[in-house]
Amino acid sequence: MDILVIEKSEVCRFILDQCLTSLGHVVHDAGKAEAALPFMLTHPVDCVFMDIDFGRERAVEAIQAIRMEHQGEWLPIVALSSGNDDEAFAGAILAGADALLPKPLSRHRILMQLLALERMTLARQTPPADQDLIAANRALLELSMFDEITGLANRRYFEKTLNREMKLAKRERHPLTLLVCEIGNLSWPGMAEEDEARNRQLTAIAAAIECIPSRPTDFVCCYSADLFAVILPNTDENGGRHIAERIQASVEPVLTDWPKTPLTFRIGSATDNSQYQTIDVLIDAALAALKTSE
Ligand SMILES: Nc1nc2c(ncn2[C@@H]2O[C@H](COP(=O)(O)OP(=O)(O)OP(=O)(O)O)[C@@H](O)[C@H]2O)c(=O)[nH]1
Repeated sequence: MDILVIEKSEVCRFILDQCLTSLGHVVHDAGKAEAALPFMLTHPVDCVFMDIDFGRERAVEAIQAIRMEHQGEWLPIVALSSGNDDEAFAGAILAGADALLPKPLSRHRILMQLLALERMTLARQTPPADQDLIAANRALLELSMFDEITGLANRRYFEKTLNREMKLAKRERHPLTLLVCEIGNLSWPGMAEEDEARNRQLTAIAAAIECIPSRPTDFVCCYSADLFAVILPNTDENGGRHIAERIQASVEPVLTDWPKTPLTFRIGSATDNSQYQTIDVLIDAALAALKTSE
């Protein structure tokens, strides 16, 4: 899809740009809200993401003007706002938006919101016979990026993200911290991979980890069956330790309800101050720290 993004914050624009282009969409930037409609007259787009916090009245006017001009057409508009309560949601929908993405923006939510919009857009455009194929392709794409059990990004998506963040950190001369979190005693011989209790436990631990890092560029993923990884861009060793301690405290209460040997949870950390050349050496350093952690 061709997607128009109107967003003042550079960080939010950067995240949107990454997420949208990673799914093969083309992102356009018209600058200000009032420039959206004139831009769309010369560059037709399939979807609009609009920041409604900055210059709220102008943003609402711009959405209304787009709705007037494209009356009766299918043109999804996603509002972006730091408000995430009922009032903010109602404000966005009444202004003419179809959905609200709260800030700080979560990559996961952006991708999921986009998949939903895309599904609706395709359903309106495509003859039924092709829709099965498209749905199958989308399902494959979702499977290729997210872990089926926890819904977190999977290892493939993690490696791509870490690669990009490491390059960015080197260019910007920022530290980057990687945490690897290991759950011990989660499986035992003969236990089925798809065991329901195990999956519930994993999902609860994933949620307890995910709720801690709160910067929009932080990234939590499922690295393997019993390992999670957390990428913390622009975070030094002390900051990484601070987050690791908070994750440990958040996960501890979730570990208690387990029928066999008590679960353990350990975190290893490595900080790249441009001394690591590839993601593999950084990951190895974090795994080595995990081995020596208590
Ligand atoms: N990547 C990342 N680092 C964090 C986060 N929260 C805290 N930190 C790190 O931990 C350090 C100390 O945390 P705090 O005492 O909570 O400081 P803070 O300045 O309120 O943290 P921020 O608001 O995230 O900058 C910060 O300087 C950061 O390096 C977070 O959500 N993500």
